[in-house]
Amino acid sequence: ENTSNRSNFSWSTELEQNLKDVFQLSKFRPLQLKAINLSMSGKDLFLVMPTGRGKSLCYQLPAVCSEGFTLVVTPLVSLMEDQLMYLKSIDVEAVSLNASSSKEHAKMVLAELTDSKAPFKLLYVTPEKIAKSKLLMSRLEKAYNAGRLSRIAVDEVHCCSQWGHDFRPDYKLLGILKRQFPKVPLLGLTATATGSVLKDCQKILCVPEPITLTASFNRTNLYYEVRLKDSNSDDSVSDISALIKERYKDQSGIVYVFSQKDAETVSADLQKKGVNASPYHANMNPEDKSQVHRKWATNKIQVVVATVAFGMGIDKADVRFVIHHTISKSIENYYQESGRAGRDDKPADCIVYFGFNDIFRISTMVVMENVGQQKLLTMVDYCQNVDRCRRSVIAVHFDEVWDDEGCNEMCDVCRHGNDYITVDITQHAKDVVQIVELAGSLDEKLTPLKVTEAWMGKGPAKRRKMIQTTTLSRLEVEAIITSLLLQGYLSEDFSFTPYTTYFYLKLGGKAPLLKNQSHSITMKMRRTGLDANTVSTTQQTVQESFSVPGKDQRRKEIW
Ligand SMILES: Nc1ncnc2c1ncn2[C@H]1C[C@H](O)[C@@H](COP(=O)(O)OP(=O)(O)OP(=O)(O)O)O1
Ligand SMILES: [Mg+2]
Ligand SMILES: [Zn+2]
Repeated sequence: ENTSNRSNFSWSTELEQNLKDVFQLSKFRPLQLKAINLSMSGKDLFLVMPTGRGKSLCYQLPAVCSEGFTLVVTPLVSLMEDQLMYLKSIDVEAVSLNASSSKEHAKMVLAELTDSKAPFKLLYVTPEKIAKSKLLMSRLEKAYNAGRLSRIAVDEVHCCSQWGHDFRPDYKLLGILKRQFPKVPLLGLTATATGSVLKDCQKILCVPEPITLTASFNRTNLYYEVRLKDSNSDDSVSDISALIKERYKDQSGIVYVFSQKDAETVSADLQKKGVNASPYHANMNPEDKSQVHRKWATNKIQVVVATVAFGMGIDKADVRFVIHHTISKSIENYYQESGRAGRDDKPADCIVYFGFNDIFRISTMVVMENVGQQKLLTMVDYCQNVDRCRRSVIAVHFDEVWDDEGCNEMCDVCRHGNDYITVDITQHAKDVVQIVELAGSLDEKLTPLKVTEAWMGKGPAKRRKMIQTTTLSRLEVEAIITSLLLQGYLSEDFSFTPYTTYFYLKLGGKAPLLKNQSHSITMKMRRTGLDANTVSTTQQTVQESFSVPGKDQRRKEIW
């Protein structure tokens, strides 16, 4: 494996030549040569490389340098079309089979599979073709027996695993490839797979002992920043429009939003403020979608305000900013979405607006997903974090070893140094837990908003007397509640109706520890915009003694 960077293999000269002549690239990017050499020598390989770093070349170039053809499994027809168009432009012959292929086209392609004189080097298929087309499998079998199936590439390989962020059921059936064609090397490619996801993919694909190559996730040209969204007066859209008009004047970018409705409204708001923006979401008709994409790609639209539907296959080199109007549902998603910035290796910004209420909007959305909550909390932790380099949070998430030198002040945490304080929130935690406990004893469930407002002393005087209220600012209150959630003193609770999911806070597994006198909790808070003394000292202590009314009497009235 260590020698796989060599350039004296029997295929090395041809590789070099085709890299320059066919692909018109001057040199390999990190890990490309190694991956290609391993695959050329017949090894099964998982290649984990950040988005936009050039994974496709790792099967396209070997395809051109090998006899027969390479089978490429790709999840989306649009991705397939982009690749076919690109390959056509550099005169590499490729064909495809997907749900929208015509009968004649499919027939022609299937016939060519076993034709030793057929010129194509790559066959692109969607996974359901492998899963459902017996005819395709039997033709592939023939091609295999004739030695024409040179390699199998499974793009976006994380789609195999339910633990990944983009599970697709048809990928589950791809194990058939390695079982039917054991001698053909398989190359799985992904931008975002953790070790456990890859293990799962390995099992599903029936690859006995793949070599895994992981490129660094550190995109050194990207600047990472988190901005707080104030629940009282959310002016994030004004802030975003100011950024776009000043800092990113005439530069291309993406604003990611939570929902289709947000895409429409945020886009309209930006337009009103004079920004050349267009919405993009899954519910638009295909022509409108591709028109927005095209206009943006050719700089006729400056900003696409999009849901995550604007994703795979976006390959614009000069995206200078990716702004998240709402946090992503996991670090993997965030890394992938923000990673569409700066593909040309020039500086670009990745800014996320972090709002308390958004946590719960997303929470209700991911509640049915495997480990959805857990993943969401990793994103919340990324945002709430004030003392660790943002890159290190990402790197740790991808199981990458990290040294802090690698940031070079290209994140807000590193740039602002030690602009945070550590505060003791033990008493705050007790107060919040008491509120949640009290509600529980009354058979009530509290939404995060209710907890916030109760603690801030909004609401009936009756209730205020039963709990310890606070004079902390709303942002501080939200930060503390978030921290209690992250630290496990609070946890999520849901209730379902046929129409909606409701989100509540309940006591977390660690809440009982607060009964222990010596137990203390701290959290780190930004100093900016925050009086260092307020958090640790101001605490309104309610001293009036009051008699607790009978349970039935209290019900409903106080929340
Ligand atoms: N060695 C190279 N030198 C210069 N540019 C390269 C090189 N290899 C690839 N590229 C360019 C081609 C593409 O425009 C761009 C992205 O490549 P691509 O293979 O689509 O990325 P990817 O598959 O890793 O990203 P994604 O995860 O988003 O699919 O990089
Ligand atoms: Mg790709
Ligand atoms: Zn940093």
